[in-house]
Amino acid sequence: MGPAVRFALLLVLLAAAPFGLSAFAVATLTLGLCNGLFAYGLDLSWGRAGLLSVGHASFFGLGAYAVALSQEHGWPLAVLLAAALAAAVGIAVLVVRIGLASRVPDAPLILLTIGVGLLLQHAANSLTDLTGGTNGLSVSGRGVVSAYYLTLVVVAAVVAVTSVTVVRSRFGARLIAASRNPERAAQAGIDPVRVRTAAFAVGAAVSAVAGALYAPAAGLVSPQVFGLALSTSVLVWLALGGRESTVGPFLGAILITAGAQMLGSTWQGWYVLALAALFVLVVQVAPAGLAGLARPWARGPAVKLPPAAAAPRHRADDTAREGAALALTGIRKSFGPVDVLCGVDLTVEDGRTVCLIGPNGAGKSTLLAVVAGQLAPDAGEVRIFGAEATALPVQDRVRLGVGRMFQIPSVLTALSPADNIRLARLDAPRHVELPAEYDDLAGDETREAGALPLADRRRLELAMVLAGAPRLMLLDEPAAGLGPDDARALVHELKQVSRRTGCALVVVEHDMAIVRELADDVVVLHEGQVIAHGSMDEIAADPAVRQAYLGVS
Ligand SMILES: Nc1ncnc2c1ncn2[C@@H]1O[C@H](COP(=O)(O)OP(=O)(O)OP(=O)(O)O)[C@@H](O)[C@H]1O
Repeated sequence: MGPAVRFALLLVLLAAAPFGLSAFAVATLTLGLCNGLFAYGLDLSWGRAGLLSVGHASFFGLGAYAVALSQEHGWPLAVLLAAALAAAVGIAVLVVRIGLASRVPDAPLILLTIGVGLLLQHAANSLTDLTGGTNGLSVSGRGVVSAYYLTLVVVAAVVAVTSVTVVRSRFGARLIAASRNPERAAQAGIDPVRVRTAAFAVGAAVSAVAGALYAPAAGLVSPQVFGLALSTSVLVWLALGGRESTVGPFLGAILITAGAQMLGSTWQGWYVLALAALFVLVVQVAPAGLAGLARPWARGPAVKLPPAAAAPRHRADDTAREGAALALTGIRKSFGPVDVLCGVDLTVEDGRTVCLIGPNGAGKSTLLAVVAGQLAPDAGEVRIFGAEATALPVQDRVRLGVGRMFQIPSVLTALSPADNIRLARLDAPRHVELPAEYDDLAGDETREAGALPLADRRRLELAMVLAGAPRLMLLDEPAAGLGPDDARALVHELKQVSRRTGCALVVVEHDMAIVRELADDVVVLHEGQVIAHGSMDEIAADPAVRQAYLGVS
């Protein structure tokens, strides 16, 4: 059963509920739906954008208080709702931007989201004249129980269908890449921070809408709506129902809300205990939640790109520039007191293959990261095909024609090789037909790329870079970890790439046989400076190189 059919079935069941259920059961379902929408908002943030929020009740509470304040003070509901949505989106953008500025965003995100919730709860507690303090504000006016319930079903369906449409678009494909491998996403020309921030912000807005719908259903809005207890509850609902699913968040929230309403008063503390045990069980036995239980029988990888990814809309080609493929002037980079790059000047002409060699710790990988945009230099200038690129982010350099292979192949491990290649084409300047030797990967829809042997993952990464139509490729020890046959095949393919595409290559390499085979020019880096630049024979005869690199004079 496809997700659309499952969702439609659930909708029909929900819409039919008032005809067969008691008023109490319908009221319970109403609360369950509000909670489901709340969990759906969290899913956009945690599930889809991969950004854990432990304070999502902040957004829910903003929506709930908008309705409560409007009723209490007679202020226009539309204005308060718009303000609540704007606040939710503003806070979400701020929190994610700060979180994603860190190399490991989880801890800052957890702390920030908790902090915002506590702050809002404190405000709701203290601004007594406005909010009624700890007692909160009562909310009335939901009218006939079943009519309000049906309104909720319609709102939940509209929100879910809209989000599903977005998730199944090219944006959805970019989001899958940005949340699973931001590094490779950027290399495919995607701005991972922007894409993830957008999804998180929409998730916050959906949660605020859920809060606004909850207020009349609950009849009371107190500072607890901002609380940590609610923020952790919604995590449990979502984990139980299943992330990255349309039905999962609603399923988890409705089941637990109904359970709490029906069993909570008789089981009391035992209900919470049973819930905790169920949560542990689900995490252990079915980490993809109830909705994920159906997935093991589905063919192929659990994560698939939406069909829209098969029809890329090619961006304007920014790569037709003048000048050398790469021109570095006076590049300096220090890590604390350690000067790693001490004024590197280097020019790579279009179509040339330059091998960057040097002893361990010479700064080769750091230089490559500075060229790719992963590290900002402390001083100096980076020009790519004549364009000033020193301050450009990774994805903008990709748009100038840069393609990057990493020391450990960076692919989207949860996706099939075919989807990996589709993703690489999504924001490419034009369609690049890959040579026939990549047909096995381009047609492989069944395996996960993470299960491929190293040599195939390396080939897949190369295929992805080539699909992006690069004009300057950066490779960090491309043969590392490969056996002699695979290494030979890779070197052969790189020479073909250079000949076929006219692409310039900058290759960091330790293996001198490979350097001799590949390089038009060799550049020797030592203690953060270029000490020699020439053909392999010139370099081998250079006394400074022999002294610095080989330790002989
Ligand atoms: N993020 C970082 N923080 C602190 N020091 C770093 C960082 N990255 C690199 N370094 C240091 O910078 C120096 C140069 O490292 P880099 O990886 O660029 O050298 P390399 O020439 O590529 O070496 P290798 O051939 O061993 O890979 C090393 O001393 C390394 O420890």
